[in-house]
Amino acid sequence: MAHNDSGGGFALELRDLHKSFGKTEIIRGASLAVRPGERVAIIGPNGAGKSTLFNLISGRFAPTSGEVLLHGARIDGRAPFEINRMGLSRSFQITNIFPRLSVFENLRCGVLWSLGYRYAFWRFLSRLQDANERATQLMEMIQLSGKRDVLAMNLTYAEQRALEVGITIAGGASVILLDEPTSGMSTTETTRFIALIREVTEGRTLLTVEHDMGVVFGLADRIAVVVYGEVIAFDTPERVRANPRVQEAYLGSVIAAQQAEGH
Ligand SMILES: Nc1ncnc2c1ncn2[C@@H]1O[C@H](COP(=O)(O)OP(=O)(O)OP(=O)(O)O)[C@@H](O)[C@H]1O
Repeated sequence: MAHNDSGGGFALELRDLHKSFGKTEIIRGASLAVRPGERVAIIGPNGAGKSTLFNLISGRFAPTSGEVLLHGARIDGRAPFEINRMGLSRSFQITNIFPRLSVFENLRCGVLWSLGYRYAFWRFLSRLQDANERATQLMEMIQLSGKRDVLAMNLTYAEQRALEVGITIAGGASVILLDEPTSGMSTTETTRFIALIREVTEGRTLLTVEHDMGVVFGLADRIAVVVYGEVIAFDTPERVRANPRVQEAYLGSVIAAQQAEGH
C-alpha cells in the first residue's frame, strides 16, 4: 500500500487528544508522534487510558477534541473500516478469527476483506489467485504452513494468536496495532512470539499496549508512558527506565513487582 508521508513524515500522530465519557475526562491532552517503521509500546497503570487511546486511533471512539493523523491525513472521527482502508490495522485479540474456518481460509478472508472485493463477484474471482498466493505467504510468515487445513478452533492458544497477527497484517497495512499480543502465553511461547512479531512487522509501524515489561523491553524501539490520560514520557527503553517521573508514576513499582514474581 503506498502512502504519502506528509505531516512531518510521521506514520501516526496524536495531537492534544481529549476524550470524555459523560463528565469524566479520561484522555487529557495526549500527544504522540510515531515515525514510520518504529515499534512503540504503550504502557501505564490500570485505567490510565491505554485502551481508550487505541480506540481513538482505530476509530472505535471519536475524540472529544484533538487530532489523529495517519501518514499526515486526519483520521479522527472516521469509521474503523475507513481507517483500515487507509492503512491501519488493529488486532482484537482472537475475535478476528473465524473458528470454523481453516488457517488458510482465515488468512484468505483477511486478504480479500482488505482488498474490498467482498461484493464484486467478478473482480473477486479475478483476484482469488492473488489472494491464495498472499494467504500462502502469510501462513509461512506466521509459521503455520503445517496447519493449513486445521480449523482455527482446533489450534493451540499461541497458534491462534499467531493467526490473529497474520489476519491483522493480511491487508498490507503500514501501521499495526496489537492489543497485549502475548497475554496468556507461557514464557517460552512469549519469547518465540516476540521474535515472530518482530519479523512479520519488519518495515511497518507497530503500536502495542502491553503490561509485561519483558515484552515491552524486548519489542519496543520507544515506549510511551500513559498516566492519567496523558503521555508523560516517550523515549527509548533505557531512557524511560531511567526517567524519575516514570519511576515515580509507574515503572518503579511494576518492575519491582515483576522481579518479585521472577519475570
Ligand atoms: N466506553 C466507556 N465508557 C465509560 N468509561 C469508559 C469507557 N471506556 C473506558 N472507560 C473508562 O476509562 C478509563 C480508562 O480505561 P482504559 O481501558 O482506557 O484504561 P487502560 O489504561 O487500558 O487500563 P487497563 O490497563 O486496566 O486495561 C477507565 O476508568 C474506564 O472505566
